[in-house]
Amino acid sequence: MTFNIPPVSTVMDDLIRRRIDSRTKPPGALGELEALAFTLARVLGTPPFQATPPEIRAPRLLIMAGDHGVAEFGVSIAPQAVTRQMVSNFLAGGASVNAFARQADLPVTVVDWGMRTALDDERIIDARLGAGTAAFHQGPAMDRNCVEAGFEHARSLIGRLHHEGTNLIALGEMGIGNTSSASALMAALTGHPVAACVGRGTGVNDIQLARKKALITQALRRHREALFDPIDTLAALGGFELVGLVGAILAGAEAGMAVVIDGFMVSVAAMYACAIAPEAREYLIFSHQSEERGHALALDWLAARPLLSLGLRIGEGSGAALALPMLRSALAFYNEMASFDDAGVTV
Ligand SMILES: Cc1cc2ncn([C@H]3O[C@H](COP(=O)(O)O)[C@@H](O)[C@H]3O)c2cc1C
Ligand SMILES: O=C(O)c1cccnc1
Repeated sequence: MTFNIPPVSTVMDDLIRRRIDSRTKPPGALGELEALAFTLARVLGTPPFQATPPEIRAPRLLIMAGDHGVAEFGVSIAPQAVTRQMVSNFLAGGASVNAFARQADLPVTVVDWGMRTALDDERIIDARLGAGTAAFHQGPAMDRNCVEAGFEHARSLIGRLHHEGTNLIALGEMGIGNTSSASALMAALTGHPVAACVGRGTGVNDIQLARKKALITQALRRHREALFDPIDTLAALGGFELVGLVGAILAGAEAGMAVVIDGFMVSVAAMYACAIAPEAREYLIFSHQSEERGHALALDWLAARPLLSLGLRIGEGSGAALALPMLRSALAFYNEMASFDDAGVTV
């Protein structure tokens, strides 16, 4: 399936720039917030311009969950069962992402893209593509149809949110072993050496880290014929929740939403979304740079400047939730600050 992403409208760029520059402050004095306000005004602004201030409406944090066959091979500090346990924790409101999302008044929704075993809870959105992926060093993680089906699910999920008035989504993930999958995907897409794309994830020791690199290297070699196409690469090395993330990013951009990117996994999904449809890039806001080795390089590849750098290494969407108040502040200055003319300030 293909996504029809409209290139972000640039017709208002001059007006937006002029509005930012005519607020009562020295030029550029709000630093990165000015770039953020520019992006948000561009993506969220609706004509007639200036008459309707751009605003964040019904924002939603989606946590994409899925399990990874490679997690059985000692690449994480935690067993696969923790994915599902953490999903229960998200539903109970007890994870770090819940604390930050509450602060930010940001509702959280969990989507199951393929945990090993489903959780029977009606609050979870069922987008299951399987019961955990196969270990990618032994064979393809999934088949190509799963990627296509995942994109379809993502489009209908985002379509529902769009219908409800949501114009901004924040994305997070939960899947034990998914730093391995994301690192492999990143190495395949960028050609960077495996060592530069692989980090300690949940905090693995040196032995586990060496094993992680070896398995990823083995997987890249095994699937080398598939790595010319982003969809085939996602099938060979991906995770169900990573496919869901790529689909949600593409569908969010297609619906004209601002899409807030979290840490390493969501950034790698953003790389694939942009490889599939480069128009998606202008809809993305990068909340933070995590501690994970590889994230800085991934952000470079995306020409992204993250808002925060807090040394997080947690995922879940925690960084995206933390950044939301800052997004609101950027729009608040844009919409509420007086102009030099109105305030009678003469410089
Ligand atoms: C208790 C716990 C809570 C988490 N919340 C997010 N992650 C994070 O850790 C996982 C990726 O790291 P790795 O590839 O090393 O498994 C993902 O699920 C990510 O969201 C967690 C991990 C654990 C153990
Ligand atoms: O960058 C992230 O989001 C991250 C890093 C380590 C573990 N889990 C998530």
